[in-house]
Parts: sequence; structure tokens; C-alpha cells
Amino acid sequence: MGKGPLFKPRAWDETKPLLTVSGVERSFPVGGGQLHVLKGIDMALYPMQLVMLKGRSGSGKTTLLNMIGGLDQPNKGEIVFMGHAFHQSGDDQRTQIRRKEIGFIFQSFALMPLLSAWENVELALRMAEVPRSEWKRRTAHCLELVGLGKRMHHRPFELSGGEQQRVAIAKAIAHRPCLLLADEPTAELDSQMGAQVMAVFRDIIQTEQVTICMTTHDPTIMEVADHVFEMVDGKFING
Ligand SMILES: Nc1ncnc2c1ncn2[C@@H]1O[C@H](COP(=O)(O)OP(=O)(O)OP(=O)(O)O)[C@@H](O)[C@H]1O
Repeated sequence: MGKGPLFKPRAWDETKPLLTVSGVERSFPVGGGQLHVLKGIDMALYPMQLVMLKGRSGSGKTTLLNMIGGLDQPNKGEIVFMGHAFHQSGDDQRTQIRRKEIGFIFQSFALMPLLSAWENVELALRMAEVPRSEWKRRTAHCLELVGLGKRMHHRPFELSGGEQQRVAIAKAIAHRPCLLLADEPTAELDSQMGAQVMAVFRDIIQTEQVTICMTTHDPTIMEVADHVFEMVDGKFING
């Protein structure tokens, strides 16, 4: 294993946003017309915040999350992430920034079924081109962080839904992103497992100094947010 600190602490200025969304609009061509999904979104994410997006099904939460993560671009408006203008940059440029600085978690856990928890996390490090010499230490650290120190060599089918989601979290933070985006991460879990996942989120915000932006429908989950944005008809009704 490597020597020295696992990583340098980040020098965040917590008063400066990590990401800003200004006047963002997004529509999709549907049946010869345009479906206006986002109609002028403004938001800011600050370092080490836990932010939630709520809104009825189809209100545009996933569409917004995709744009924040650089997977899609707005028709109008600006998205600036750590000084990078996502609304003006090309696919390759956004992909590079995303690989380095952003982690994704989905409702279904997106694990490789034949690989153990350990191998799943290692795969994420390989994909992010983290030097091989760091894999062992980082993998052990991430799995311990999500409370799976004793289940490192289990494969997904040998783990509960909550444990699988925690492997997915370990995988998403392995390359040490500063922004973690999660689309309904607790939707397939019972309330106890959902609460465990939220406790892990709270923990990694501190230990990894990461910002988390997630969507949810669950009012009890929203109680632990630093800020909740509510989307109605393509706009936020609170700021
Ligand atoms: N690529 C696309 N082409 C056409 N329509 C799309 C596209 N992506 C999303 N939409 C439409 O935009 C609307 C918003 O979808 P979105 O997935 O963002 O909603 P959501 O709030 O995340 O919903 P849910 O809570 O059900 O996940 C929906 O009506 C959807 O059908």
C-alpha cells in the first residue's frame, strides 16, 4: 500500500458556489412540436452541501441532473462548474471534466454482477485512470467509508439492496470527485436502508469534502437536506 496521506484536503472557499445554473431552459422535439421541460432554472450548489430536487414525476428533475453532470446541454442559459462553462464546451471537454470531478449514482445500483464489491470499486479507479499503486488503499478506504469493510469480497447477489447501493456509492466516490449526483438513490430501498444511505451521504460530505445533489420523492429523506429545490412546471417555486 502507498504511504502518506490518502489525499490532500481540499481548500474550499465555502462562500463560493461549486456550480451555478442561470436561466437554463431545455426543450425536446416531440411529435413535430417542442416539449418545454425546463423553463428558466436558477440554482447554485456550494461546497459540501446536501441538496435535493423534488417535484412530481416528469417535472424535469433528471433532465436538470443530466445537465449539471455535463451529460446534456441547455437550449438557453448557463451552467458553470468549477469555472468550466458546460453550456459552451464540447462533448469531449465535458466528458473529461466529468470523469475527473463528478460521480453518479442511480436508482438501480449499476454494479457489475460478476465482480465483487472490491472489484467493482477497483474497476471505477481503472476507468478514471487512477494510478494502479493507489487502488488497494483507495478501494479499502471507500468500502470502509460506506460501512462494507466486512463485505468487500461479496458479489452483488450476495448483498442486500442497501448494501448494493452502498457499493455503488463507494464506486462513485472512488476517483474522488467533488460533486456527486444521485437520481432517486433510495427509491428501491425500504425506509431503514434508505436512512442508512443518507447517513453514508452525510458522512462522505465531511470525509471526502464532496457536494451531493440528488432527486427524491420521499419527504422523510428531504428532512436531512441542507436545501430542497422544488420543481413545478419547469421552474423552481422556491429559491
Ligand atoms: N430525450 C428526451 N426526448 C423527449 N422527451 C424527453 C427527453 N428526456 C426527457 N423528456 C421528457 O421530459 C419530461 C421530464 O423528464 P424527466 O425524466 O426529467 O422527469 P423527472 O422529474 O426526473 O421524472 P421522474 O420523477 O419520473 O424520474 C418528461 O415528460 C419526459 O418524457
